[in-house]
Amino acid sequence: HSAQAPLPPGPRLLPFVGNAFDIDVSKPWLTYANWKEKYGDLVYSRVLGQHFIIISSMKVARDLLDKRSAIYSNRPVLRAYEEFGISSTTATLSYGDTLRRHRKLYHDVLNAEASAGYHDLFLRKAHQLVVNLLSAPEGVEDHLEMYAGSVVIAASYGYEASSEGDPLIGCTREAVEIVKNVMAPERATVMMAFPFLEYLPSWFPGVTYRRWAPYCKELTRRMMDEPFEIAKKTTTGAGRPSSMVANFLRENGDISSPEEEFIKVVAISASIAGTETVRPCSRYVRQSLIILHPKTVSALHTFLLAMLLHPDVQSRAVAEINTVCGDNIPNFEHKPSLPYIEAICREVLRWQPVTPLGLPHATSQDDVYEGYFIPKGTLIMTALRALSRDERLYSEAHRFDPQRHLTAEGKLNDGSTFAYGFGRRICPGRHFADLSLWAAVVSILSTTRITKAKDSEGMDIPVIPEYTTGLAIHPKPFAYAITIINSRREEQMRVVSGME
Ligand code: HEM
Repeated sequence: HSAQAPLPPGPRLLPFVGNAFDIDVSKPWLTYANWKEKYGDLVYSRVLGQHFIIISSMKVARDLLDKRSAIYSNRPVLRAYEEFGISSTTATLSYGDTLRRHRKLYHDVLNAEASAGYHDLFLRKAHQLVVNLLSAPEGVEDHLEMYAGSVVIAASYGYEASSEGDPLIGCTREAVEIVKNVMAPERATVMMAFPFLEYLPSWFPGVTYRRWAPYCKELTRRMMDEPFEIAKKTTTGAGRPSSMVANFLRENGDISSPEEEFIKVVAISASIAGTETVRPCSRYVRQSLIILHPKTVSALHTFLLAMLLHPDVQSRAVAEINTVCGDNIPNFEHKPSLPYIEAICREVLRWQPVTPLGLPHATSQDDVYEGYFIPKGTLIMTALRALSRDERLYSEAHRFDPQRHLTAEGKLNDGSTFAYGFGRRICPGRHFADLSLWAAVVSILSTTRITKAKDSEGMDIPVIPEYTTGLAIHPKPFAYAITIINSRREEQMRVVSGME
């Protein structure tokens, strides 16, 4: 029957190239927003013979990605994944047994209950984060990355990373020096982040990124082997912490090399998907590894930006914390009594979706939806950015307003989120990410105030939110100031985090 059904509406296709020249390569979500206006919530586009569908509403996303997940859970197979040595990481795997095994391992250490086992770790690292921000505010990205990186490394490998001497950190530091000389990062990011570029001919700007592929492949190898070897040593014996690697080794005993390879890939997938692991790595390696991105880091950076722009939100949050916690440092037992803090976390993820177009899905068979034909092998982009600005879901959607997640009684509403994607590919780190976000947010708010920085004349330096581009985006650096608002808590944090 599919032969009779038309393709979904979309922009006019040129012969051969299709819509290759219609797309704003640096910010494709702007092009897609435009198409949504003209053609609706389900748009068809084509680039060099590859079918694309862009989903721009929660309803269509749920109908297809959730309800028909048996068809919509594949990933595109891109030759760049292979060239860069990342075709077997979780986020790039096709749907099938291997992916299911990966996701099972994630589930064991990152599900809601297991994530709760990291409460102490989250808080300890969050307190370190506060201390670091206060002592070197200009190093904000490093501090956020250290925070997000160390909690994920602990969950995957069971050891605590330190900024000195960690193998992930070491190998990526070294890489930076070489890599930054051979490639233009902006282009490479764009190239790798937006799969449609894959289909463009080699004369198209940006293709130079390929030169760098073999080195990247070698680097991924090292990133897989080195932390694993540490984990193997530190996870034997009694009292070893639960981690993805430890659980796997415990269950499988002496493992053969294919098995070892398997767990290495899963563990590194978590580290690179969950954080940017470490800064140097982030800058350059992530630009070629499509999945390497600072999702938690980006969310926390957006949080700081939102606080700077909304002193009223900060004041209300502090008042809530003081009422519930007195002079104590907030901990997870306080969480149910701090709905406004959680509303802030939700609003951060809604206001500036970390992945404006999610990660691309692909169909594994032909389908028909609302009378439209969706061919097998179609690449599905979910315009999370469009969902975040959808007035049908959020009134005054461009405004940062945590209140929208609360009921009239001040309780959290059951609003669903799109930030973690959909269906069988939904982010397996979402519980873990939510909790790590919460710990950092509550620790920062309870102890410090984020304000605009002053210029030499004592005037506020204005801040206009600006974001990078790519698969996952983050705020461009902005001037800010951070001051202590509760020195009792600040002192306790120094003690607790061992940074006295
Ligand atoms: C604020 C933080 C985070 C955000 C906003 C986020 C968001 C996302 C999104 C949108 C996807 C794509 C889902 C889809 O295809 O429909 C994804 C996939 C993924 N995320 Fe996250 N994530 C975050 C943190 C994490 C963390 C902490 C981890 C690991 C510890 C993680 C591991 C992964 C993995 C492995 C995938 C690929 C799953 C698959 O392809 O089946 N993420 N994430």
